[in-house]
Amino acid sequence: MAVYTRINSEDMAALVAEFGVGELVSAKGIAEGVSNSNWLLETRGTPDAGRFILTVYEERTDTRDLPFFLDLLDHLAAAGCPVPRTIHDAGGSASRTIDTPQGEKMLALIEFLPGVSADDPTPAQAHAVGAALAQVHLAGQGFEGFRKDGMGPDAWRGFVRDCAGRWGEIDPALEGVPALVDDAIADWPDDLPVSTIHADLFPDNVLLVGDDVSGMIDFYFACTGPMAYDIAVTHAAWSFSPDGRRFNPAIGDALLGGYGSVRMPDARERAALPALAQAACLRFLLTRAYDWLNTPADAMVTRKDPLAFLRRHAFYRQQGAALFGALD
Ligand SMILES: Nc1ncnc2c1ncn2[C@@H]1O[C@H](COP(=O)(O)OP(=O)(O)O)[C@@H](O)[C@H]1O
Ligand SMILES: N[C@@H](CCOP(=O)(O)O)C(=O)O
Repeated sequence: MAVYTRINSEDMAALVAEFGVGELVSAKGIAEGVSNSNWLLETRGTPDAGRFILTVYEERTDTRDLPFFLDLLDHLAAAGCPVPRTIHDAGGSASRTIDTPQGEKMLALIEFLPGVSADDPTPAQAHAVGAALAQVHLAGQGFEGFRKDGMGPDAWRGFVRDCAGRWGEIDPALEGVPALVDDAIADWPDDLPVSTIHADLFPDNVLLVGDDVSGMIDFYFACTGPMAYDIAVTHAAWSFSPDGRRFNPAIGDALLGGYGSVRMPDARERAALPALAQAACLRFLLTRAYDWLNTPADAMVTRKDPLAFLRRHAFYRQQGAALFGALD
């Protein structure tokens, strides 16, 4: 479930009226997602009426970053990327506050995009996702906002400290993670070309209609960072079975081929991909391990398995050098 905040129907209707998109007809809580509370809204009565996503930002999103995230959506949408536009309220603001039983929270209304996430993507879909990622990177270079990656190498030792002495509660195989993190930090390549990157483009953050990308969503880890790292994150997220045991080379190659059809990474970026793929695996392993150890037992959220990314990491360490040839 991902509706942590309750908003009664009168407050919801009054809230929607502030955005000038007509009268509220329905509001349904969305079960998918883990970080924020989301509703699918339907409105009627004005030319701008239709379907929208209302997001109330919960603890993991630092609301000081909202102008970066929301301006980025508008920038990318204006550049023709398949991302939702933000809806601005009568005062011109893309975000506003609401009083809730848990205190004041920030919220935003964004365009609803059609499509469904792929559980078992095809190579044609992976090709389209690679191309859409490259499109974001090209458009992102013209975005003026800057945001440091809060889940990047500077954050990893903090997660290691938080998990210290407790790896075995998840699985003894994770005891070696601190050494792997040290290696990844030492191997992190400096001076690669940067842009605004999504940094979490997993299948559940891409909406597809047939073989076409209709929406890239959940930009709440987006940041300024190496484009090659975003390629590595996306490769690790898409090219394996969810448990990380089976690599699907057709998906990996199609993803890279799609990316390269729009933007060809330079030689330094290509050379860095095996190390960046291992780094990407550790980034998701660390947040999953932290959440595994710190999610209350009664929380209505399915914990994600850190081992799925330890397996991917081992695969990239052994075979990474041979995996990125589709970009040569
Ligand atoms: N712009 C959108 N158009 C259509 N559906 C959306 C949109 N944004 C979010 N969703 C739906 O809401 C779900 C949760 O959104 P997401 O941003 O991934 O939440 P979280 O940040 O909690 O992970 C998505 O899986 C998708 O079904
Ligand atoms: N993609 C990450 C989890 C981030 O959660 P999201 O619902 O905000 O995309 C993972 O798989 O570990």
